[in-house]
Amino acid sequence: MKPHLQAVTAEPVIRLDDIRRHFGSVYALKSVSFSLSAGKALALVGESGCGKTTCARIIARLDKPTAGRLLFRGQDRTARGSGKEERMYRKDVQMVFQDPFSSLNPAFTINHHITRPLQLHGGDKPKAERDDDIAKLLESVGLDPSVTRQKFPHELSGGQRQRVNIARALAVAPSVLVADEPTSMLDVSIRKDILELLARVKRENDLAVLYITHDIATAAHVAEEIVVMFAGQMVEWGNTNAVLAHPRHPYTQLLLSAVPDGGRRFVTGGSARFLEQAEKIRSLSRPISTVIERVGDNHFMRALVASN
Ligand SMILES: Nc1ncnc2c1ncn2[C@@H]1O[C@H](COP(=O)(O)OP(=O)(O)OP(=O)(O)O)[C@@H](O)[C@H]1O
Repeated sequence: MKPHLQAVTAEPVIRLDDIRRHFGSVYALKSVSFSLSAGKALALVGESGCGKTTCARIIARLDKPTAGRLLFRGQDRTARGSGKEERMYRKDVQMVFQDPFSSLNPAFTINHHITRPLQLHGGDKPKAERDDDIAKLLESVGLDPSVTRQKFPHELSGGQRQRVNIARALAVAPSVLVADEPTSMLDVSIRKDILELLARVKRENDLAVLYITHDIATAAHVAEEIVVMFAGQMVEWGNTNAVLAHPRHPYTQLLLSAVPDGGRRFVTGGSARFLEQAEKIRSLSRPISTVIERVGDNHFMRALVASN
C-alpha cells in the first residue's frame, strides 16, 4: 500500500515527498506526495484554499516547504542550489498562470514576449533563425505568426493570450509545465480548446504537466492521473478515468455531484448545499488519517477519521 501516486515511468521528473507547508497556524499542505512523469499530466483538483497553488509554488521553487522533499530527476532540490542550478531549474520548470491578461506586458508586442526567453535561454542565434523559431512556436500553439507577432496583448482575445503564454513557456524547452487554473478566466466556449492544446503540447514535447483546477470535470481532457485535494490533504488519487468513474472518497463524490449534465461542464462548487456537505467531510478529515486504502489498480484513498 503506497501513499505515493504510482509513477508511470521509472524515474519521475518531479517528485513531492511528504510535503508539508504551514503558514503560521494554517496547515496549507499536510503530507502531500505525488510524482510527475515525462509525457504525462497529473490533475490537482479541489476547492479554493485546499492547497493547489501552494503545491505549484513549491514545485516552481517560488515557495519552500516547511517539511518534506522536492526531487527533480531523483535529485533532492528542496534546498536552494548554486546560481547555475537555480537558473537551470527555472528553465526546466515553467508556469502558465490563471490570468492571461496580467501575465503579458501591455507595452510589448507578442514577438517581444517570445523573443525574450529565447534570448535568455537559447544563446546567440542569427536573427533569421530566431525569427523562424518564433514562427514555429506560435504555429505550435495554433496562432498565425504573420498575424500575431506584431500585435500587442490587448489586441488578442483571452484564449489567444493564453496560447501566447503557453508558447512563451515552451520557448525555453522545459521538461515540466505547471498550469495553474489556465482556463478559469476564459470564456467557457474556448476552455476546451486550451485544454486540448495543453494535452497536445504535453505529447509533442514529452512534458511532465501539472494541471491545477477546481473543476474535476475537466481533468480527463488533459490528465492521465488525478489527485483530489481537500483541506491540504490528498484524499483520493490514481488513474483519472478510474477515480472519475468510481469515486470512493465522499469529497470526490461531492465534487462530481456538483458537475451538472449537458453543456455546462465547467462549474465551481460554491452552492450552499455544496459548502454544507464539504463542512461535514471536513470534520471527518480532521485529524489527518495516515491510513491509505488501495481501492483499485492505481486508485487510492485516504481513510476517513470518525468524528467524535
Ligand atoms: N502566503 C500565505 N500566507 C498565509 N496563508 C497562506 C499563504 N498562501 C496560502 N495560504 C493559505 O494556505 C491555504 C492554501 O492556499 P492555496 O492558495 O494553496 O489554495 P488553492 O487551493 O490554490 O486556492 P485558490 O484556488 O483559491 O488559489 C489557504 O488557507 C490559504 O489562505
